[in-house]
Amino acid sequence: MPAICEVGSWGFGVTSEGLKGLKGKLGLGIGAGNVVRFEARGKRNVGQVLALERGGMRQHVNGKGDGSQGENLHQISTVGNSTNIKWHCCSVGKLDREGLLNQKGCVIWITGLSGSGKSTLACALSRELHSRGKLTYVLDGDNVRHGLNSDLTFKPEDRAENIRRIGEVAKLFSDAGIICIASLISPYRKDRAACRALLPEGDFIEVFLDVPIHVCEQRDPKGLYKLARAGKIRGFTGIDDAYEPPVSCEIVLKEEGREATPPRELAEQVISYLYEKGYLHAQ
Ligand SMILES: Nc1ncnc2c1ncn2[C@@H]1O[C@H](COP(=O)(O)OS(=O)(=O)O)[C@@H](OP(=O)(O)O)[C@H]1O
Ligand SMILES: Nc1ncnc2c1ncn2[C@@H]1O[C@H](COP(=O)(O)OP(=O)(O)O)[C@@H](O)[C@H]1O
Repeated sequence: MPAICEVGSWGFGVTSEGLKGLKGKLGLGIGAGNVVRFEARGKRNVGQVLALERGGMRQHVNGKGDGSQGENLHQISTVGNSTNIKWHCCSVGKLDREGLLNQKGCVIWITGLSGSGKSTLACALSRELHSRGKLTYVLDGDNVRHGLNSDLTFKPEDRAENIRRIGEVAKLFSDAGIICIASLISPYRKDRAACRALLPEGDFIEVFLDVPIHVCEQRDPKGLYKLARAGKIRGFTGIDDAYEPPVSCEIVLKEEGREATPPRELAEQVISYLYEKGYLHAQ
C-alpha cells in the first residue's frame, strides 16, 4: 500500500492498486471500481493515508500490528476468546474528534521506579496542558488498580495484564483525540513494547523518569521501600523484582546532581516534544 495521496475537496490519490479520485480528508473515493473510505492526515493538500476501507476491509497504512492483512469489517471473526464478533464502523472518526479539540490524540507513557515522580509529572503535565486548552486524561497505575485492575496482584503475569489493559484503555483515549497520560511502573520492556505496538507510529511517546533507586528510596512517601527492605512486601520493583529501563525511548528525564528538577520544568520538556511533533494542533 502506498502512503501518500493528495487530499482536498476532490482530492486525487493513486495507490499501488490504481485507486484514484480520493475525495475529502475523510470521505468516499472511487478507484479501480472500488468505493474507498479513507482517513488521511497531512498538510493542506497532501496527506498521509492512515487507513483505507474498501470491500469491507480496513487497512491501516501507518499503524502497526494489523496493517498487512487488514481487518475484515463485514465478516464475523474470532479475536482471542471472543467468537462470532464483527467490527462496527462509525462515520465520526478520530480526525473529526481531533478537529473539534484542535489537538492530536496520543499516549504519553511514563515509566519509572516507585517514587521516581511519575504521578507528580503526570499531574503537572495534565495541568500545564489543561491551562493551554488541551484535553488530557491521566491513567495512573495506582488509581486504575483501585477499580478496573483491582483483581490483579504484583506477580509478573498480573503486572503484564495490568499494563496490557491500561495500554488498551489508553489506545481508546487516544482514538478519542485525547492526550492520554499513562503513569505506571510498567517494569518489563516487552509489556511496554506491546502497548506501543497498539498505536500508529509516533503516537506512543515513552517517557523514562530516570531516577536512581537510592533517591526513590530516600523519598519513600508511602513507606513501601522500608517495608520491602524489611521483607514485608515481596516482589517490590527495584528491590526483589526487576525494572528494565528503556533501551531507546522518546524522552529521558534524568535526575542528575543533588537538585531535583521541579515537576513543572519536566512537564515543559514533554510539552516541547508534543509541540515539535505537532500533537498540540489538529490537521
Ligand atoms: N510489589 C510492588 N512493586 C511495586 N509497586 C508496588 C508493589 N506493591 C504495591 N505497589 C504500589 O503499587 C504502585 C505500582 O502500581 P503499577 O500499576 O504502576 O505497577 S506495575 O506497572 O503493574 O508494575 C506503586 O505506586 P508508585 O509508587 O506510584 O509507582 C506502589 O505504591
Ligand atoms: N521532580 C521532583 N522533584 C522532587 N521531588 C519529587 C519530584 N517529583 C516527585 N517528587 C516527590 O517524590 C515522591 C514520589 O513522587 P510520585 O509522583 O508519587 O512518584 P511515583 O508515582 O513514581 O511513585 C513524592 O513525595 C513527590 O512529592
